[in-house]
Amino acid sequence: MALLTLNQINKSFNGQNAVSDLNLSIEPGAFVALLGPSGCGKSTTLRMLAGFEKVSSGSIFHGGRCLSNATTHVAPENRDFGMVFQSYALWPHMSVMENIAYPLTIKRVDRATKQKRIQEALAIVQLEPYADRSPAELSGGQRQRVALARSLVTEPEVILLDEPLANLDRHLRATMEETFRTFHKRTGATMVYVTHDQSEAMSLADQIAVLKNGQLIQWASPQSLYQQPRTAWLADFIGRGSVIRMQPSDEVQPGRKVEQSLIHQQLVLPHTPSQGVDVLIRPQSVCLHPSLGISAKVTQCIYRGGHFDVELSLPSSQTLLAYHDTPLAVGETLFATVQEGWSLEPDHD
Ligand SMILES: Nc1ncnc2c1ncn2[C@@H]1O[C@H](COP(=O)(O)OP(=O)(O)OP(=O)(O)O)[C@@H](O)[C@H]1O
Repeated sequence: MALLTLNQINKSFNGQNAVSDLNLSIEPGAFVALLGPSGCGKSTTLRMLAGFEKVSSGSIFHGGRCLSNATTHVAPENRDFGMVFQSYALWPHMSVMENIAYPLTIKRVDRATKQKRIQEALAIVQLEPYADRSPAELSGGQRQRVALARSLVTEPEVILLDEPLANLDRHLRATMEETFRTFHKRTGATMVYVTHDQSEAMSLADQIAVLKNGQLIQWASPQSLYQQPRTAWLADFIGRGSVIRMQPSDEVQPGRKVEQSLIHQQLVLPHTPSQGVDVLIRPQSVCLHPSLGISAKVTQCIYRGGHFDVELSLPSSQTLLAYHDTPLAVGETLFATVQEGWSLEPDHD
């Protein structure tokens, strides 16, 4: 098992940069998500990893093997990576078993090995009873499981997945996420998974690369992205919360946790500093009390199933989002304490 590295990758189409100066180092056996809004360069990155696109500059290595650089371009079929697409890309005239067998047929693998690998792959995706059906006789989720099984029969070290759940309904997506988790555990393969759905990325991946306009904004674990996002854009993309402006000080600097006492000192003031550091406060950090903390007026209260979203107006005229178990009246004044905040870098674009 080998490290997969992207070094200073650039890709442009007609003079326009789709991916800029991308560096990633993917550990063997990791489950990595490439996440970002439409057009941010996720699929282009995956296609360069697969070998469907050449790099404009930079290099891609799998262990010591160079797959792409200015002078080298290993063809997709010689990279020995598995691929799973949104569209399943199954052969309609072949049975489930024949579809799964196809990569082994191409590689002229002997009959006994072929049978063994097909049976193992069918078992991993729990499709043994469907081996003789045609793709037309399967549900969307079952078709995607066939595509998964087909991606692993050649025992690749790396499997690339491009929005594999995009065509499935919400309920099926949750079931399929479980299939991916089991699949990853059983195969131990390195998985690189493209999605624009942050909750899918957070629940599946152990490392996430968030891209925006072709640039890597942050490369971190799901927990770090949620608790310590670099910028306000990322904080908003990854979860819910409020961004408040605070005066900069030794303790309030981008990339640092902000303590409760500092937040309170500033939020009780009647003015927002016009210039300063943006601080993220997740709703879970806000507690509401009848008499303790910063005075806060309820401006909105919406039921979200299990909790209420409460929007509060503070003395500084800034807005804070909190969660609460019971409904609160709009116009009611109560008190808030904020356990901690996270100071953000300015968004540059
Ligand atoms: N073959 C191509 N020719 C010209 N421009 C392209 C080509 N492929 C991608 N692009 C452009 O590169 C940028 C990144 O595209 P890419 O498909 O990688 O984004 P994405 O993040 O995967 O988006 P989506 O989630 O919508 O699939 C976009 O502006 C897109 O229009």
